[in-house]
Amino acid sequence: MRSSAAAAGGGAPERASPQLPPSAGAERGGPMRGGAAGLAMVLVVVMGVSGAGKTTVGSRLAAKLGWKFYDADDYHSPENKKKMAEGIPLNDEDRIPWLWALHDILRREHSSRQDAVLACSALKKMYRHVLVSGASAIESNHPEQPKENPALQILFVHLDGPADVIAGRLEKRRGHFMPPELLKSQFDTLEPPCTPENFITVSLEKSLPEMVLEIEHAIFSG
Ligand SMILES: Nc1ncnc2c1ncn2[C@@H]1O[C@H](COP(=O)(O)OP(=O)(O)OP(=O)(O)O)[C@@H](O)[C@H]1O
Ligand SMILES: O=C(O)[C@H](O)[C@@H](O)[C@H](O)[C@H](O)CO
Repeated sequence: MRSSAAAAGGGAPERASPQLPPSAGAERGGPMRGGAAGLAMVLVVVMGVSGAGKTTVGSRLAAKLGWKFYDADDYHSPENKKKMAEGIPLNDEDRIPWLWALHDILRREHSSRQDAVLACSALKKMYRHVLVSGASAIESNHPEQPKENPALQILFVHLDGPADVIAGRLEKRRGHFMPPELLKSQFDTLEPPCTPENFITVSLEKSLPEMVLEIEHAIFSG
Protein backbone atom coordinates (compact mmCIF):
# COMPACT_ATOMS: atom_id res chain seq x y z
CA MET A 1 0.00 0.00 0.00
CA ARG A 2 1.28 3.45 -0.81
CA SER A 3 1.54 6.18 1.70
CA SER A 4 -1.10 8.86 1.61
CA ALA A 5 -1.05 11.82 -0.71
CA ALA A 6 1.96 10.57 -2.61
CA ALA A 7 2.28 13.03 -5.42
CA ALA A 8 3.30 10.66 -8.16
CA GLY A 9 5.58 12.21 -10.67
CA GLY A 10 5.68 15.62 -9.08
CA GLY A 11 5.34 17.77 -12.17
CA ALA A 12 2.43 19.82 -13.37
CA PRO A 13 -0.53 17.64 -14.36
CA GLU A 14 -0.23 16.83 -18.04
CA ARG A 15 -3.27 15.57 -19.80
CA ALA A 16 -2.29 15.88 -23.40
CA SER A 17 -2.56 12.88 -25.72
CA PRO A 18 -2.54 9.80 -23.53
CA GLN A 19 -2.06 6.54 -25.46
CA LEU A 20 -5.53 5.09 -25.74
CA PRO A 21 -6.79 1.91 -27.37
CA PRO A 22 -9.09 2.46 -30.37
CA SER A 23 -12.12 1.07 -28.53
CA ALA A 24 -11.44 1.26 -24.84
CA GLY A 25 -14.90 0.32 -23.66
CA ALA A 26 -15.67 0.50 -19.96
CA GLU A 27 -19.34 0.29 -19.08
CA ARG A 28 -20.42 3.84 -18.38
CA GLY A 29 -23.22 5.55 -16.52
CA GLY A 30 -24.29 8.98 -15.51
CA PRO A 31 -24.04 12.31 -17.24
CA MET A 32 -21.97 12.71 -20.35
CA ARG A 33 -18.68 14.48 -19.89
CA GLY A 34 -17.11 16.81 -22.37
CA GLY A 35 -13.66 15.22 -22.28
CA ALA A 36 -10.65 16.55 -20.42
CA ALA A 37 -10.18 19.48 -22.76
CA GLY A 38 -13.32 21.01 -21.32
CA LEU A 39 -12.53 20.18 -17.70
CA ALA A 40 -10.62 22.45 -15.36
CA MET A 41 -9.47 19.51 -13.29
CA VAL A 42 -10.44 15.92 -12.58
CA LEU A 43 -11.25 13.95 -9.42
CA VAL A 44 -11.36 10.16 -9.74
CA VAL A 45 -12.46 7.74 -7.02
CA VAL A 46 -11.44 4.13 -7.67
CA MET A 47 -13.99 2.09 -5.71
CA GLY A 48 -15.00 -1.48 -4.95
CA VAL A 49 -14.81 -4.21 -2.35
CA SER A 50 -11.69 -5.07 -0.41
CA GLY A 51 -9.15 -6.69 -2.71
CA ALA A 52 -10.73 -5.37 -5.91
CA GLY A 53 -7.45 -3.64 -6.73
CA LYS A 54 -8.24 -0.04 -5.77
CA THR A 55 -4.79 0.76 -4.38
CA THR A 56 -2.99 -1.05 -7.20
CA VAL A 57 -5.00 0.52 -10.01
CA GLY A 58 -5.45 3.95 -8.43
CA SER A 59 -1.77 4.42 -7.64
CA ARG A 60 -0.73 3.25 -11.11
CA LEU A 61 -3.21 5.63 -12.78
CA ALA A 62 -2.02 8.56 -10.65
CA ALA A 63 1.64 7.75 -11.30
CA LYS A 64 1.05 7.54 -15.05
CA LEU A 65 -0.78 10.87 -15.16
CA GLY A 66 1.42 12.64 -12.60
CA TRP A 67 -1.64 13.26 -10.44
CA LYS A 68 -1.92 13.16 -6.66
CA PHE A 69 -2.88 9.84 -5.11
CA TYR A 70 -4.71 9.25 -1.85
CA ASP A 71 -5.49 5.88 -0.28
CA ALA A 72 -8.58 5.98 1.94
CA ASP A 73 -7.11 3.16 4.04
CA ASP A 74 -4.60 5.69 5.38
CA TYR A 75 -7.40 7.81 6.85
CA HIS A 76 -9.22 5.18 8.95
CA SER A 77 -9.20 5.78 12.70
CA PRO A 78 -7.21 3.29 14.78
CA GLU A 79 -10.57 2.05 16.11
CA ASN A 80 -11.84 1.33 12.61
CA LYS A 81 -8.63 -0.49 11.67
CA LYS A 82 -8.76 -2.54 14.87
CA LYS A 83 -12.36 -3.46 14.19
CA MET A 84 -11.61 -4.66 10.68
CA ALA A 85 -8.48 -6.50 11.79
CA GLU A 86 -10.67 -8.36 14.31
CA GLY A 87 -12.96 -9.44 11.48
CA ILE A 88 -15.83 -7.07 12.35
CA PRO A 89 -17.29 -5.16 9.38
CA LEU A 90 -17.57 -1.39 9.68
CA ASN A 91 -21.04 0.13 9.87
CA ASP A 92 -22.41 3.50 8.69
CA GLU A 93 -21.48 5.17 11.96
CA ASP A 94 -17.87 4.02 11.57
CA ARG A 95 -17.62 5.07 7.97
CA ILE A 96 -19.37 8.47 7.86
CA PRO A 97 -16.70 10.56 9.70
CA TRP A 98 -14.05 8.87 7.58
CA LEU A 99 -15.96 9.76 4.39
CA TRP A 100 -16.37 13.37 5.55
CA ALA A 101 -12.61 13.62 5.99
CA LEU A 102 -12.10 12.18 2.51
CA HIS A 103 -14.61 14.64 1.06
CA ASP A 104 -12.63 17.46 2.68
CA ILE A 105 -9.46 16.23 0.99
CA LEU A 106 -11.18 16.13 -2.40
CA ARG A 107 -12.71 19.56 -1.76
CA ARG A 108 -9.25 20.95 -0.97
CA GLU A 109 -7.78 19.49 -4.16
CA HIS A 110 -10.70 20.89 -6.13
CA SER A 111 -10.11 24.34 -4.63
CA SER A 112 -6.45 24.25 -5.62
CA ARG A 113 -7.29 22.91 -9.10
CA GLN A 114 -5.30 19.75 -8.44
CA ASP A 115 -6.20 16.58 -10.35
CA ALA A 116 -6.36 13.67 -7.93
CA VAL A 117 -7.13 9.97 -7.61
CA LEU A 118 -8.59 8.49 -4.42
CA ALA A 119 -8.75 4.74 -3.75
CA CYS A 120 -11.81 4.25 -1.53
CA SER A 121 -14.29 1.41 -1.11
CA ALA A 122 -17.30 3.81 -1.36
CA LEU A 123 -19.54 0.76 -1.18
CA LYS A 124 -22.95 2.40 -0.77
CA LYS A 125 -24.67 5.04 -2.85
CA MET A 126 -24.97 7.18 0.28
CA TYR A 127 -21.21 6.94 0.88
CA ARG A 128 -20.52 8.16 -2.65
CA HIS A 129 -23.00 10.96 -2.03
CA VAL A 130 -20.98 12.00 1.03
CA LEU A 131 -17.78 12.01 -1.05
CA VAL A 132 -19.50 14.26 -3.59
CA SER A 133 -21.39 16.57 -1.23
CA GLY A 134 -19.85 16.25 2.25
CA ALA A 135 -21.93 16.66 5.38
CA SER A 136 -24.85 18.19 3.47
CA ALA A 137 -25.41 14.74 1.91
CA ILE A 138 -26.88 13.46 5.16
CA GLU A 139 -28.25 16.58 6.80
CA SER A 140 -31.90 16.10 5.99
CA ASN A 141 -32.75 19.61 7.24
CA HIS A 142 -30.51 21.05 4.55
CA PRO A 143 -31.32 19.18 1.35
CA GLU A 144 -29.90 22.02 -0.76
CA GLN A 145 -26.18 21.95 -1.49
CA PRO A 146 -24.70 25.13 0.08
CA LYS A 147 -23.75 27.57 -2.68
CA GLU A 148 -20.27 28.13 -1.27
CA ASN A 149 -19.64 24.36 -1.41
CA PRO A 150 -21.17 23.05 -4.64
CA ALA A 151 -21.19 19.29 -5.18
CA LEU A 152 -17.88 17.97 -6.46
CA GLN A 153 -17.73 16.46 -9.93
CA ILE A 154 -16.21 13.03 -9.31
CA LEU A 155 -15.76 10.14 -11.73
CA PHE A 156 -16.32 6.88 -9.83
CA VAL A 157 -14.45 3.91 -11.28
CA HIS A 158 -15.98 0.69 -10.02
CA LEU A 159 -13.56 -2.24 -10.13
CA ASP A 160 -15.93 -5.15 -10.55
CA GLY A 161 -15.38 -8.89 -10.68
CA PRO A 162 -16.09 -12.31 -9.24
CA ALA A 163 -15.72 -12.93 -5.52
CA ASP A 164 -13.60 -16.04 -6.08
CA VAL A 165 -10.99 -14.10 -8.10
CA ILE A 166 -10.79 -11.43 -5.39
CA ALA A 167 -10.68 -14.02 -2.61
CA GLY A 168 -7.75 -15.69 -4.36
CA ARG A 169 -5.86 -12.40 -4.46
CA LEU A 170 -6.63 -11.61 -0.81
CA GLU A 171 -5.39 -15.03 0.30
CA LYS A 172 -2.04 -14.23 -1.30
CA ARG A 173 -1.82 -10.64 -0.02
CA ARG A 174 0.49 -10.14 2.94
CA GLY A 175 0.89 -7.41 5.56
CA HIS A 176 -2.58 -5.87 5.28
CA PHE A 177 -4.96 -5.27 8.20
CA MET A 178 -8.07 -6.35 6.27
CA PRO A 179 -8.76 -10.08 6.69
CA PRO A 180 -10.08 -12.04 3.68
CA GLU A 181 -13.04 -13.23 5.82
CA LEU A 182 -14.58 -9.77 5.51
CA LEU A 183 -14.97 -10.08 1.75
CA LYS A 184 -18.50 -11.51 2.01
CA SER A 185 -19.69 -8.58 4.14
CA GLN A 186 -18.12 -6.20 1.62
CA PHE A 187 -20.20 -7.75 -1.18
CA ASP A 188 -23.29 -7.73 1.07
CA THR A 189 -22.82 -4.00 1.62
CA LEU A 190 -21.94 -3.11 -1.97
CA GLU A 191 -24.48 -1.07 -3.91
CA PRO A 192 -22.93 -0.92 -7.38
CA PRO A 193 -23.11 2.58 -8.87
CA CYS A 194 -25.98 3.23 -11.22
CA THR A 195 -27.41 6.09 -13.27
CA PRO A 196 -27.54 9.05 -12.61
CA GLU A 197 -24.23 8.61 -10.76
CA ASN A 198 -21.15 9.55 -12.78
CA PHE A 199 -19.33 6.24 -13.06
CA ILE A 200 -17.66 3.62 -15.17
CA THR A 201 -17.35 -0.07 -14.40
CA VAL A 202 -14.05 -1.76 -15.19
CA SER A 203 -13.45 -5.51 -15.02
CA LEU A 204 -10.81 -6.30 -12.41
CA GLU A 205 -9.92 -9.43 -14.34
CA LYS A 206 -8.16 -7.36 -16.99
CA SER A 207 -4.47 -6.64 -16.81
CA LEU A 208 -3.36 -3.57 -14.90
CA PRO A 209 -2.26 -1.64 -18.03
CA GLU A 210 -5.58 -2.41 -19.73
CA MET A 211 -7.57 -1.15 -16.76
CA VAL A 212 -5.53 2.03 -16.55
CA LEU A 213 -6.05 2.67 -20.28
CA GLU A 214 -9.81 2.20 -19.94
CA ILE A 215 -9.94 4.72 -17.14
CA GLU A 216 -7.80 7.20 -19.06
CA HIS A 217 -10.13 6.82 -22.01
CA ALA A 218 -13.13 7.64 -19.81
CA ILE A 219 -11.36 10.67 -18.36
CA PHE A 220 -10.05 12.13 -21.58
CA SER A 221 -12.72 11.15 -24.09
CA GLY A 222 -15.75 11.69 -21.86
N1 LIG B 1 -5.03 -6.72 -12.06
C1 LIG B 1 -4.53 -7.48 -11.10
N2 LIG B 1 -4.11 -8.72 -11.39
C2 LIG B 1 -3.62 -9.52 -10.43
N3 LIG B 1 -3.50 -9.17 -9.12
C3 LIG B 1 -3.91 -7.95 -8.77
C4 LIG B 1 -4.45 -7.04 -9.74
N4 LIG B 1 -4.79 -5.90 -9.09
C5 LIG B 1 -4.48 -6.09 -7.81
N5 LIG B 1 -3.94 -7.30 -7.62
C6 LIG B 1 -3.50 -7.86 -6.33
O1 LIG B 1 -4.68 -8.07 -5.56
C7 LIG B 1 -4.45 -7.73 -4.20
C8 LIG B 1 -5.46 -6.68 -3.79
O2 LIG B 1 -5.16 -5.47 -4.46
P1 LIG B 1 -5.26 -4.08 -3.71
O3 LIG B 1 -4.58 -4.15 -2.39
O4 LIG B 1 -4.83 -3.05 -4.68
O5 LIG B 1 -6.85 -4.03 -3.50
P2 LIG B 1 -7.70 -2.96 -2.70
O6 LIG B 1 -9.01 -2.88 -3.40
O7 LIG B 1 -6.94 -1.70 -2.53
O8 LIG B 1 -7.89 -3.68 -1.31
P3 LIG B 1 -8.27 -3.06 0.13
O9 LIG B 1 -9.54 -2.32 -0.03
O10 LIG B 1 -8.44 -4.27 1.00
O11 LIG B 1 -7.14 -2.19 0.54
C9 LIG B 1 -3.01 -7.24 -4.09
O12 LIG B 1 -2.20 -8.28 -3.59
C10 LIG B 1 -2.64 -6.89 -5.54
O13 LIG B 1 -1.28 -7.08 -5.79
O1 LIG C 1 -15.64 0.54 3.68
C1 LIG C 1 -14.97 -0.33 4.23
O2 LIG C 1 -15.42 -1.39 4.70
C2 LIG C 1 -13.51 -0.14 4.34
O3 LIG C 1 -13.08 0.96 3.64
C3 LIG C 1 -12.82 -1.29 3.76
O4 LIG C 1 -13.19 -1.39 2.42
C4 LIG C 1 -11.35 -1.15 3.95
O5 LIG C 1 -10.92 0.17 4.07
C5 LIG C 1 -10.53 -1.74 2.91
O6 LIG C 1 -11.19 -2.51 2.01
C6 LIG C 1 -9.45 -2.50 3.57
O7 LIG C 1 -8.31 -2.19 3.00
